[in-house]
Amino acid sequence: MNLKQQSVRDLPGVGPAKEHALAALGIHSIHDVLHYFPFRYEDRQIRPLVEWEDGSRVTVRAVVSGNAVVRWRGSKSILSARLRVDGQHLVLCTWFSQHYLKSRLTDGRLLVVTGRWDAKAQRIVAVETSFDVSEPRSKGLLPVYRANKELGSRQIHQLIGKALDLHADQLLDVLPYTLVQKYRLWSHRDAVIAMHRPRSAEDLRQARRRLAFEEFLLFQIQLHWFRMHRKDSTGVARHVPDDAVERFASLLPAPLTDAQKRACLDILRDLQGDRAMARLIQGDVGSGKTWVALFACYAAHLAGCQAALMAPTEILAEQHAREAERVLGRDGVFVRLLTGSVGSKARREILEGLASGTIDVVVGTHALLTEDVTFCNLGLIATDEQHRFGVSQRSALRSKGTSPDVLMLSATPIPRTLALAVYGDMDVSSLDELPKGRQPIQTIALSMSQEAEAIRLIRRELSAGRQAYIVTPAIEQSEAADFTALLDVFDKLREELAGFRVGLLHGKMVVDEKEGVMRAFRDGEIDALVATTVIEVGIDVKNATVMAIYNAERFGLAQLHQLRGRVGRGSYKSYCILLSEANNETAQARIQTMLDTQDGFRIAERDLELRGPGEFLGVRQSGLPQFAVGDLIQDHRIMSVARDEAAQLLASDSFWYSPATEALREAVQVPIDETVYRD
Ligand SMILES: Nc1ncnc2c1ncn2[C@@H]1O[C@H](COP(=O)(O)OP(=O)(O)OP(=O)(O)O)[C@@H](O)[C@H]1O
Repeated sequence: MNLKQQSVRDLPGVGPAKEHALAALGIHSIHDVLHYFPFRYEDRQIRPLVEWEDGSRVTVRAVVSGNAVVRWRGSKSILSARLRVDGQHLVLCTWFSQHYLKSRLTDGRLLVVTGRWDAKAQRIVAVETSFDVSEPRSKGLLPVYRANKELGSRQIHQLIGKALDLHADQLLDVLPYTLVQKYRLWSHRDAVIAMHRPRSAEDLRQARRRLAFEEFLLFQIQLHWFRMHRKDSTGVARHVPDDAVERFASLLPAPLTDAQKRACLDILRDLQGDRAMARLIQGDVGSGKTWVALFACYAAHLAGCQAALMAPTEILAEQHAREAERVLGRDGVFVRLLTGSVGSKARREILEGLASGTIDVVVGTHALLTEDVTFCNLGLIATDEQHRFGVSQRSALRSKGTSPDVLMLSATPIPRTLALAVYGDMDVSSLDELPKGRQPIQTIALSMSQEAEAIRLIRRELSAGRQAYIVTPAIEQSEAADFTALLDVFDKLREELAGFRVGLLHGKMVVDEKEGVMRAFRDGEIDALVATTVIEVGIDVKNATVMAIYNAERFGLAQLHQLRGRVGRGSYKSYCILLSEANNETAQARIQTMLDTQDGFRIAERDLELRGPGEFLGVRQSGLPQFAVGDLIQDHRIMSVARDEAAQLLASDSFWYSPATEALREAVQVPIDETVYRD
């Protein structure tokens, strides 16, 4: 049995409860366990104070100086003590909700503390404390995993350790040996082990290089296959009337932007041509990709075909379905929504409608992929946020039609310098223009001491009937302080915004709970939403006019831009408030970029400039399409190489039958069908 078929239950110590908790993280098989990579590493090297960077995580060996003091804020305690570091400097150390440590923090006591260094306050906010003086001087690199309430990062690490001990040798290599040799790559097995148990930064670099290459190669083979499929397949010339764009425009409440018009015309030509369409629409936040996708569905409908629009989450599917009904419904197009929450009776009806052809356009989530969904005449598939769907899922949907045309929507602009490496010569339409009538979002940078000003602005907007998002950094398992920070902000805003409905949203809530809160906000039942970055990419609430971001210095540029794009989506004037202790140059440069421009393409370029190769040990900051290991910006050279190799592989006959590429073919799930392999 291969590792993908082996359930997590086969690991020692995994019962139904753990199985459930793992499933919530998307881990089902032993293969998944082994490939659940840390999202960052903590550098637990003990360094002298002079090397500490403001805002970064440090590990120190120190001696307690004087007595520790506990203060209470409501039910929460704040414990502080002075520590002597490197035998000379005195710094302050704070522990949140750990008052029980007080009795151990006696004068002269030796301890090892890991925490966040605040240079201005000369203070460490402790995350982990150990009184074990035999502690090695260096703990090296500690992997940190995305965790949930039931399963912490450390437990995940232990479980992966067990899986590695028992199963690492079953990890197979999908890369042909020639490539491994040519690029001197590590084996898949060694790379996976090193990701979880890095012995050095160099180990990690090699592991990542290998895994990124593999990932990018699979992605590129799929893209190239996509193109070949389009070139070689007979494709159907659709009879879309020439005035389809005008007819579509007449259904809309506002004129199309020139960029939208161009994209629609590209699609029209693709559909009318006799090759199957494979087009990517990439657009800046709020540039109106949805209407372009709706045009594609409409054009398919005019040509007598059904169309499917697939979104990554239920809320986005609902949002698109509403818009589709509102716009296309005006011309009598019959739209239905199919998600996992649709009841069985309604579901049956929808399945019948799709099979018989009475439903023209279906909008949905993964639920569209299940086997019992069949179409009468599926001619077009549009997928939103392509990277959140696996390759095999996309082909599953494609197989439901005969040579269906395919449109992909990407929510994050790829810098021009990277687009070629990533998408090669795929057909791409870019939406680089915002709809008219939008007021520019006013971006305001404030220091934490000016928080009151931010709250005043939020209150003013809420009083005018608008809504606000308030975002704090994502909670990490080991960062009790982050969770405290989120709750502090929540408590504070509830107090300061008395009379308004303040909601809370974070990644540790279960999916249903999260969607419930998001819906309540969308429907105006919540005025101010305090949240971590789990706010949906793509959510469209026109009434929201304030995006306030706490600790903005801890967010990457692409992420800040995405978050800012959640406001200013209607005609109201909107604000983005960046609250920060901009403590190092890069953080300051990022915030300055946000003040300078609202152009996502420029921001992406700037991101590329600002991010040095050393960034890997920090939090992943890109909002670009995410791969498990590879990073589009940092690893763009690997992507270029992978693109060329993929093209060569697919061009050679032997790819399709050689035993050396069998594992690779299986991994990509490239179906060997005659339409592809003809010449
Ligand atoms: N040409 C237009 N004129 C006026 N409003 C438009 C136009 N095109 C789209 N809109 C509106 O702009 C808002 C944003 O559009 P949409 O949700 O498609 O953005 P998007 O490109 O998907 O951006 P994001 O990735 O940020 O979600 C929607 O409310 C939509 O109705």
